[in-house]
Amino acid sequence: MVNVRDFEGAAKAVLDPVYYDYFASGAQDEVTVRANEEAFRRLALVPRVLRGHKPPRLGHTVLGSQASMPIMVSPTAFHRLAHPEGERASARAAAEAGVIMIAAMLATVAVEDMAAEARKVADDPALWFQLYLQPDLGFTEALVRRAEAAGCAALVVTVDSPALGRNERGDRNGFHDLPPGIRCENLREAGGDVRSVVLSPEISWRHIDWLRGVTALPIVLKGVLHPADAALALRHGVDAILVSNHGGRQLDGTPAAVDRLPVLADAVGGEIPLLLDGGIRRGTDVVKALALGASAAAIGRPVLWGLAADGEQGVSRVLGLLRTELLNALTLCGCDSAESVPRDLVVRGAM
Ligand SMILES: Cc1cc2nc3c(=O)[nH]c(=O)nc-3n(C[C@H](O)[C@H](O)[C@H](O)COP(=O)(O)O)c2cc1C
Ligand SMILES: CC(C)CC(=O)C(=O)O
Repeated sequence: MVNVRDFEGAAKAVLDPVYYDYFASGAQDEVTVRANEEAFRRLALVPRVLRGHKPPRLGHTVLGSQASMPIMVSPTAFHRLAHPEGERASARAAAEAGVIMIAAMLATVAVEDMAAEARKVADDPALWFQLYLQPDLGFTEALVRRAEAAGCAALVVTVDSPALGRNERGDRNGFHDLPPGIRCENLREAGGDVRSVVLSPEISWRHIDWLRGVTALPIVLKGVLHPADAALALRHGVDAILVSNHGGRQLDGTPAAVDRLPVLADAVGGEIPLLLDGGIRRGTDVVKALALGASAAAIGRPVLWGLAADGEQGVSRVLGLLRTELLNALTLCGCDSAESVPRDLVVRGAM
């Protein structure tokens, strides 16, 4: 297996088709799922030559978390559907690789256990925690306290989910519950049932203000696509934005995430970092995201492909492949670091 695509094929070969569909699918016609990947193909790289640089430096720091490269692990639910070890294996692989991992609130391994696994392989692993703000603020605050106590270094609030997207593959497969023996371990006080999670349209900026008041952790908003919301995020003291359409799983028909970077970069004017996820499958995709204003790019499905194919080793391989590709791409582009990828490296090109 020589690239991320190969891991998708390997994952498909071993996964229960119902779970494969859960991981691979998006909302409705999956227009946005495809758009995320296709958008990268429409962006072309214009390399600089004869720069005389040393090999590019990949290390970077986001919101105080140090990472060995600007590739992060996006939060994805239910890793134990991919591999019996689930998030234990992915947390170790991410920590070993020195990348920031965002633990999903709907993980099938508790955040405390993920942190403990990560600490087995790294002294200071960078673990962040993703949150769906619950109308029950007491419940939400208890989760925040658990994430803090586990050593999570930032809270990633998913704001693109005032309702669940309509997943038709899931409907066809009748996939609505976790199988016996697997539950959402961060929700165990509520029984661990995914159906206890409330995705509510009543969640608003007031809740962000409330969260700002109950935690000192940096707050990242995940799922912002509109520049007016990015401006509001600044006003509400948000520390970073993860530009994302949830991998095309929420509102189908949203634009490719990477295509929103320029307008969002203008909206925040460098005041807070932008992160990006959706469709990253190659090192060159990461370079394009960095050039367009992202501080780091994150991967969702590729981690699940690696995990399904070969547990911890599979995730390590996926991260390792992307690292090698990123290094190669930056070198070929004439860049000396991942932190200084110029905007003019990317043009819209027919491909
Ligand atoms: C199977 C699966 C489960 C996901 N679960 C969550 C989740 O629980 N919370 C969340 O904020 N995003 C979730 N996401 C969205 C990812 O964080 C991310 O935005 C998306 O996967 C990025 O696109 P990519 O898969 O093309 O890399 C999920 C995505 C997938 C594929
Ligand atoms: C059960 C869902 C809310 C988890 C999720 O975010 C997803 O599957 O994309």
